[in-house]
Amino acid sequence: MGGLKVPDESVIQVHIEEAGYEAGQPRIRDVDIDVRAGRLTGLIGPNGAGKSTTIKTILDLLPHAKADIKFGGASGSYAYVPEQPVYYDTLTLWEHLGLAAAVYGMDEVDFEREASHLLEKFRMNEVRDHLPGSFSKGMQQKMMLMIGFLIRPDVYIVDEPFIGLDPRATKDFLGLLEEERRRGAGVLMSTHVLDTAERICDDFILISNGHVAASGTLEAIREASGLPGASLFDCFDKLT
Ligand SMILES: Nc1ncnc2c1ncn2[C@@H]1O[C@H](COP(=O)(O)OP(=O)(O)OP(=O)(O)O)[C@@H](O)[C@H]1O
Repeated sequence: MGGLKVPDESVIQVHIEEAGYEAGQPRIRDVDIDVRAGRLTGLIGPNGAGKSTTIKTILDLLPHAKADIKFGGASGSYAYVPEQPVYYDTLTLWEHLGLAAAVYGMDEVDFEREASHLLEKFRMNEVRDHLPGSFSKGMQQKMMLMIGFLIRPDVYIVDEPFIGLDPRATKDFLGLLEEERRRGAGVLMSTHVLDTAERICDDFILISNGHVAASGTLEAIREASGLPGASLFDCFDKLT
């Protein structure tokens, strides 16, 4: 946990030939993703394009998938932060963090330090002993993010983090993500929030109708869309 990565090393390599929910009905085809250490790759696409299906395939949750997924990095560890909070009704925020630490075999001293740091960062100290059922949607989402950050994985897979977070929480989250990227962690993030994506992502994968419409840096996306100097939104509009 926490080791530095070699720059430009792949932390996750994905080749999806096809994947879907029922036999013979693939929802995505030919999706290739390569997230490098320290880089943030945005998975972008309209509703129903196949972003969640791609993430589920990476997490090996789909019954019908022909895919090759390789986790790299120092330990091959990853954190998945779902869009919809998932939690235990009877465990407090602090107990959720403790449970995650136990599952990942973190020692007590590291746990106390990291968990306290995260409570501070996300301004959740006051509710550390409260049950998440009493939290707002955004606070529940912060809890999911804290669990992800706690284990300091080689790669983060984050499903639409921006919708439930207020501007301050978004800033806190992006600050932590930046720290993690400097450590060498890679990030795959699905989002609809294109102006933020344009500002923070190094690479983009534009999914439309279950296919990759374009991928690469903003420059590469602009080239693919034939719109030099255009915003991600305009490229997205043209390509999808
Ligand atoms: N559980 C499911 N069973 C069957 N089909 C599904 C299921 N979930 C999604 N699909 C189908 O797969 C396709 C891709 O959906 P997916 O959820 O991956 O899109 P998305 O890009 O994540 O969209 P959104 O931005 O709305 O979350 C859609 O045609 C959708 O109807």
